[in-house]
Amino acid sequence: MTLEFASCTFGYRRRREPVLKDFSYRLPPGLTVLLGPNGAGKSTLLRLGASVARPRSGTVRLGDIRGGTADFRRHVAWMPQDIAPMPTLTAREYVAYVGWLKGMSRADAWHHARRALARVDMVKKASAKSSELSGGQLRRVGVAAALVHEARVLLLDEPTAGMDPHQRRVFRDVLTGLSDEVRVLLSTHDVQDLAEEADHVTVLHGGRILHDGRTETFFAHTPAGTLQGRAAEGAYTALLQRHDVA
Ligand SMILES: Nc1ncnc2c1ncn2[C@@H]1O[C@H](COP(=O)(O)OP(=O)(O)OP(=O)(O)O)[C@@H](O)[C@H]1O
Repeated sequence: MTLEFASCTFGYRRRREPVLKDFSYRLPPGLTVLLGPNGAGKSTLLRLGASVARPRSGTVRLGDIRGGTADFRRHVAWMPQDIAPMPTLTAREYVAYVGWLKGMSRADAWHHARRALARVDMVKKASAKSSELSGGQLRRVGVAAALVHEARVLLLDEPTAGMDPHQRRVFRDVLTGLSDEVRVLLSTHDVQDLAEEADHVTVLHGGRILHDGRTETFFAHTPAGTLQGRAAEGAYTALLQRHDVA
């Protein structure tokens, strides 16, 4: 059962050119990294995928479950770019609160919150106030909140933005562990950092898919002579240049 967009058209204002036009996409298993220049439509795609925004035409579904329904929202979790702390709540309370909002009982939400924090390696910080966490820790709590209700699909909007290299490393490990159980679609500008960890790479530009395939096929675009450690950036730039974008 996967997240599927079928012929979706979406724009922010009715009379403006749509950001996504007749857009179809199927999220593959594992970790998919979503790349694309500023304004490509990555956040818009994730918002549609999470049913935070609804397409003007076309459908978003998770198997038989229609987008926009409570059932859909229970199974698809989304973490926006600008995750905000809830100052009075601890990390565990924050995660449990989200579980409760998603329809869990208080007892279940509290119990599952601990498990979700363990999955992102944040049990030690469970009692820390969410406003006292670093940006990277807060994002891991955000992922725990996304996982608390046992979602099948996780949509993460630039989760590593602003993280230091150590936090990024920890976060990458968390993600690769998770993607055996849930399908993850993650947008990022950290091409070099994340592409190597991915099972799949999708590149978006102007609301269109420029590349969509397994990570090996993405790396096949790396130009000969690219510096070691720069393969992903090389492949990404080559793809954009081929489509006259770079
Ligand atoms: N709330 C909004 N109202 C009007 N236009 C918007 C809104 N949000 C995004 N857009 C426009 O939609 C297009 C796609 O934006 P989107 O945020 O999806 O791109 P992105 O690929 O996530 O970009 P970035 O990498 O900069 O985050 C852009 O042209 C943007 O200006």
